[in-house]
Amino acid sequence: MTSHVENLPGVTVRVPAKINLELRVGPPRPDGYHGLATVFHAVDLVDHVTVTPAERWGVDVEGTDAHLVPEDDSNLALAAAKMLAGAHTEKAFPVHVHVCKQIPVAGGMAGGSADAAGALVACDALWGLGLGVEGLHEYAARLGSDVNFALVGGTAVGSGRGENVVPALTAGRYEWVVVQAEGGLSTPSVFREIDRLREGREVPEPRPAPELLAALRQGDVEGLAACLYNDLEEAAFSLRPELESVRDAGLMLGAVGGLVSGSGPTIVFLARDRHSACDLAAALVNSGAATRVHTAVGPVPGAQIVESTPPA
Ligand SMILES: C[C@](O)(CO)[C@H](O)COP(=O)(O)OP(=O)(O)OC[C@H]1O[C@@H](n2ccc(N)nc2=O)[C@H](O)[C@@H]1O
Ligand SMILES: Nc1ncnc2c1ncn2[C@@H]1O[C@H](COP(=O)(O)OP(=O)(O)OP(=O)(O)O)[C@@H](O)[C@H]1O
Repeated sequence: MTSHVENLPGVTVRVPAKINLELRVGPPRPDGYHGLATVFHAVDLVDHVTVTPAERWGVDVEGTDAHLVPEDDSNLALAAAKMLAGAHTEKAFPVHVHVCKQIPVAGGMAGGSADAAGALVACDALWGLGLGVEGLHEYAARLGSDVNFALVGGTAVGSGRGENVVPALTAGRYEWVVVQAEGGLSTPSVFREIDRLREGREVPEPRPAPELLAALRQGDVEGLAACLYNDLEEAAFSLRPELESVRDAGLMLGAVGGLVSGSGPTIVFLARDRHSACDLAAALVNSGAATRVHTAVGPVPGAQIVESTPPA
């Protein structure tokens, strides 16, 4: 490495988890994916991704469930950095990627996708590529179906296999309680299970419900609660039957709405306000229905640079 590069400061990006407020899944496509109509919503459960100039490519992960995340080329943050470098060989140089994880791993909250988006934004800045979010979308789509949304954040309508995202107008902030399950669920296995459960059923092309977007525009918590919907919930409950009683417990304990997040097994509850969210989180733990519980607020922005780390 040249001394010029060695002296560059590292770049840290904060990137949020997502909830699918609505997730409608179409029939399987010839490419193995499913067409989706979804409303993504970014919440303030976040990972931090730092990229630093290095002699060799590498990645390490810290956080509660760090041991569940690979520290090799299969790490989505490192894969994202290498993909971007491959397309910009004249400016890119090796980096070490450090991921500080708060987002549940394999929880249906797009943690790996968030880290990939974080690495794209951080490397774009470190290497001076000047691509910005618009220029990074093509790389995001190649990395995974949820990566594009992690770049934009907020609340957005997703289509295609999830990679086409259009921001949605919303009013107000929404208070969530996030219940983390023990162990994860693999996203492909949940899609396979929904196909199995639907055998013999007519599956329409997915379309978003206008009522949900209207509730978001009006800041109508109860209206939003009534529209929360996830086609993959049935599959997640089929693979992990104990999840249904967690969802039912939260609704009994005062949540205005609740559903499985994406492919699960995380369950999210919508609360009336901040106080109700804290009360619900405590009640879920006290009742024994849940052990790992977070409160979260949305919408929040997508991947954002938060600091430049001076070289050691
Ligand atoms: C469940 C969601 O989180 C909802 O936002 C996403 O659809 C999943 O997004 P993701 O984890 O980024 O998924 P990808 O890495 O793109 O795909 C993993 C696997 O999930 C299945 N998959 C994913 C997205 C999609 N629209 N249809 C699918 O069938 C495919 O088997 C695919 O091979
Ligand atoms: N940076 C990363 N963070 C988390 N998991 C990663 C990462 N890189 C690779 N993985 C692998 O990806 C798998 C899925 O992890 P992830 O946390 O993204 O799941 P998820 O939240 O269910 O994804 P989605 O909601 O997008 O379907 C993990 O089991 C892990 O082995």
